[in-house]
Amino acid sequence: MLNSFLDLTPSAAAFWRRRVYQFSTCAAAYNSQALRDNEAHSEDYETYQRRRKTEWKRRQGGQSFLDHLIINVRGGKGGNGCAAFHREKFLPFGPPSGGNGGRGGDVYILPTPELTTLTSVAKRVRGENGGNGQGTWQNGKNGAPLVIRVPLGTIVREIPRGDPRRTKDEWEAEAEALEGLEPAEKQAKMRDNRWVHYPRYSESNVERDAFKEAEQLLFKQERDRRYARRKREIEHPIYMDLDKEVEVEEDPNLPLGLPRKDALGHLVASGGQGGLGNPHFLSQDNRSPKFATRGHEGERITLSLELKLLADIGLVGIPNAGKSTLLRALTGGRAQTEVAGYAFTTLNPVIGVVRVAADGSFEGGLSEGMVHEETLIEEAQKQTKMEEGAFADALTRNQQAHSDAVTRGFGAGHRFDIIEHFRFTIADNPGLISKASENVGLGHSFLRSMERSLALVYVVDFSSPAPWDEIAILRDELEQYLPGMSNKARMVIANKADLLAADSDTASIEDAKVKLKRLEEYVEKKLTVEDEYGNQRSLDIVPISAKYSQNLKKVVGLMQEYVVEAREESKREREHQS
Ligand SMILES: Nc1nc2c(ncn2[C@@H]2O[C@H](COP(=O)(O)OP(=O)(O)OP(=O)(O)O)[C@@H](O)[C@H]2O)c(=O)[nH]1
Ligand SMILES: [Mg+2]
Repeated sequence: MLNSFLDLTPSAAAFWRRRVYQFSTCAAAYNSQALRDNEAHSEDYETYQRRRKTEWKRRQGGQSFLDHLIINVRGGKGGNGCAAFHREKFLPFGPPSGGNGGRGGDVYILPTPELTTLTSVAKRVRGENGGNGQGTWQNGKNGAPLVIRVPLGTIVREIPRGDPRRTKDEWEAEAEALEGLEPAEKQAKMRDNRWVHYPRYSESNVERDAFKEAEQLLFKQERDRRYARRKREIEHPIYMDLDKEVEVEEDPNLPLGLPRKDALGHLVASGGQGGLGNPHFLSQDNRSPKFATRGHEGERITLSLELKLLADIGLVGIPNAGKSTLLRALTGGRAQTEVAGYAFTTLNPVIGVVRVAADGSFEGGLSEGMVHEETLIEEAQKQTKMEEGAFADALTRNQQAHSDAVTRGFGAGHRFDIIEHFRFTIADNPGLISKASENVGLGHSFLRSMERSLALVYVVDFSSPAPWDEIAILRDELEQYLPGMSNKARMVIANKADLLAADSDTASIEDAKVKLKRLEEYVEKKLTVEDEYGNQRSLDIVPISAKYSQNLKKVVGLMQEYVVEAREESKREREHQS
């Protein structure tokens, strides 16, 4: 029956096909348990989803990982003043009673540690408008302040005049709207934008001296405001490096029951002032003013937001080299980055923290014999463990800390906190392939987040036939992105060393040694880089196995050296400048 219906109209058929598809995908999501039981089906479904996700990401050109954004901010418009007269029994000519308009809402920017990307920041932000004034002296409501929440570490800059990305301010917008009109028409429109008249008095008002004077004054004030604004833009353009949280100081002596004050952050665009009601224009010469002013437009500015994603060390490698596995091994599995055996598993940079003790041991290396498997396998293992009830009598975090205190002598607290001596951050990145600069693969826009890293580390798959070719590709792509960027590289990590000489006979061990030698020779010959002072520097080579956490202590030691060196360098530079 459905088929005959589908044959009727092609668009209806498409609709139904879509519905049926949607239904089946929903059902698939709901029945994930059933799918897991049906191994083959689940495989297909997962692969299908991953493929869709990677393709979508590719079309985005790496843009969905937001670290740079331009936003238009507009303070709220002030409410209009009101032209009204008081009415009361036995009082035939009541006094003017129009209320003032409310102020437009201000717009603030607030750094918060709860966010990590700029994805949630709207591109156009409008403050709330003020309410209009009303009769019997009722003033309009003020617009509520609006807070733009950005992650800590965001740099906010005002885009200056002349930049094509800047949007027009309120005066320029008005001028544009009135372009091409006759002068008289223009004047009438501008008046309309600024004045409210008592009904049927709009024409006679403009003839009156009192109105003309008031209008002159209004234009003068507006010119002053405009001048002050331009001056501010030139002398103090907005530039904020938001890497500290804004704290609200509360008076401890405040009466109980007052609502808690939330931090507003930094003011970026103030709302427009409310218009004045007609009582404001009452004077000896003008006993019954029949006009009021409209609210001012809010400030309009264009801001560029840039997120400083600063990882000390960036991992660079082709897909499947094991970058994500390495990050998990270094952080003891705390960095939740996905690991799987297909290209482009990682779609966005992920940052992890490596914590090192004074003796060079690091948090990830504490539990020996840990195997970092692919995410899917690990999840399945965890699931079976849970179903078997293995976690039923697992220690709680406090009990764990206590038992650590007894067995290792760490003392109470988090397991590693007491002995932590040094920490640095490390970024796992999407895979880089040849022609990434032509937007092949995931492109290379994610390299932006590594421009300011202190050091880069190449990760290559040592079990592949020619790991040296991988390094050449990576270096070329880095240079394509930013000439000179490959000079930041300090180390080559030859991962998956466990796959070589796996059968541990002498011949295969010999082969592995020869291969390592060849890699070393290649790096020595081709990859010597030049540092800022023109010194030639060769890269360190470390064979490791990220999956089985082999030889990672050496990696961490070397990384720590690079970071210490670079931090001291930048400290010296800062002192030199000041
Ligand atoms: N035998 C072995 N396999 C490893 C090792 N490191 C990673 N793998 C495997 O290599 C595959 C890819 O690992 P990932 O960590 O996802 O690789 P990646 O470089 O992050 O890949 P993309 O995110 O796609 O760029 C997975 O199947 C891992 O289990 C290792 O040291 N030894
Ligand atoms: Mg990865």
